[in-house]
Amino acid sequence: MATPVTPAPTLEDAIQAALATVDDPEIRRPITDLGMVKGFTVAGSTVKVELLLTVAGCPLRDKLNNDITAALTAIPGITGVVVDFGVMSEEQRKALQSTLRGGSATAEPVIPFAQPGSRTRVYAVASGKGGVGKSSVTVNLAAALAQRGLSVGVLDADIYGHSVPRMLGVDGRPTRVEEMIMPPQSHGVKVISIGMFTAGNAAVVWRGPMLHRALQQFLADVYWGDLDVLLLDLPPGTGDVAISLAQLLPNAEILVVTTPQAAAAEVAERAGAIALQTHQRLVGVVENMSWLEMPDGSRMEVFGSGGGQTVADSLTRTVGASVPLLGQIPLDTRVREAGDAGTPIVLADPEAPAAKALDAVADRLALRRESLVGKPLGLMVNARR
Ligand SMILES: Nc1ncnc2c1ncn2[C@@H]1O[C@H](COP(=O)(O)OP(=O)(O)OP(=O)(O)O)[C@@H](O)[C@H]1O
Repeated sequence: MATPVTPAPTLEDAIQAALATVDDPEIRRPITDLGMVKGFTVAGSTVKVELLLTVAGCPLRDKLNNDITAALTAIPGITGVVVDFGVMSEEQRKALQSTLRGGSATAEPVIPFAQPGSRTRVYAVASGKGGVGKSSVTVNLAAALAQRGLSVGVLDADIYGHSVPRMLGVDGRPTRVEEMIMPPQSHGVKVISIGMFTAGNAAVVWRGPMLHRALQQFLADVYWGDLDVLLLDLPPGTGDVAISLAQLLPNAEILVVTTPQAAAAEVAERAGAIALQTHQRLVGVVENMSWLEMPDGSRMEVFGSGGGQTVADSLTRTVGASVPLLGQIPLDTRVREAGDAGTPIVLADPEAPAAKALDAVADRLALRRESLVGKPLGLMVNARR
């Protein structure tokens, strides 16, 4: 029987393979899978690529041009690349949307994290009152988890102060492909904020059913991709948003942020009551602004002490399951400065004690995830030995 001969790869194959290594910067999937490469021609040592952008005036045009040029000039014999940009037709955009939604043209947007078998861990970061550092904790945990190689998204649902984009250095607006919203990304974290869709401070608008609908859209219409972790920055208190989220994402776990102050007990009660009512798990408590380290190394407990532990103990009693104190974050002006500059302290100044404390909380969350999701795999590997 004759042995089948594998034809030698042609230059066209090499070009196709090189184009497949280029990801769309927003969607983060190969341009060849997304129907963006209309075609290419080769003349001598120059390749001309016809590329279809999802929207006209795509801000990432230059990045695509550079990435395509770099990928193609790595092929021996190719020295010149011309990218000819066009724009997808409505039909092509619809086809792309259906590809992103899993291949069904008629698929209605669903919340991927609420589907059975979803591997995304959802943490809703809550606090009883404003200004305790809920957003700062959220962005630092997000950046620290992304740094550990996890795929991370943050949904800023704080209708009163959407500070997450600023703290993560995101200033772009999300682009749309038909009804899908592409989240901007910074420090490896995908970010969507309710503030990206309102002019000025429109907290009043985001109430009741409208808020519920908006959250549903952010969860279903945003192309999050395969996330390992989704962090939600909730508004302070236990209002409409917490209830809505519990309905939309029943598997979300609540992470409580508090300061060491005595009023913390009240926070615990409220968060506990919500968790009981919605049957959501409480993943733990983070105490922020725990102390200020003095030049002589002593600790000044600006807001008192013990609040985090009190909240954790009280929640443990309320829900009848262990709710640990996951960490204590000291007061440090660098936390604020790093947030104001758009690079969370865990990245900007990883050796600072506050950064180390935040990193340790991220480690506990990351480990927890592996221990839950990774276990069956470990058992299989052992069984084979
Ligand atoms: N450990 C810390 N050390 C120093 N400053 C901090 C610390 N944590 C937070 N801050 C600062 O305190 C202020 C309030 O923090 P942040 O915005 O994170 O709180 P929040 O609970 O999300 O508030 P709100 O719910 O009102 O938006 C910010 O200026 C932030 O930079």
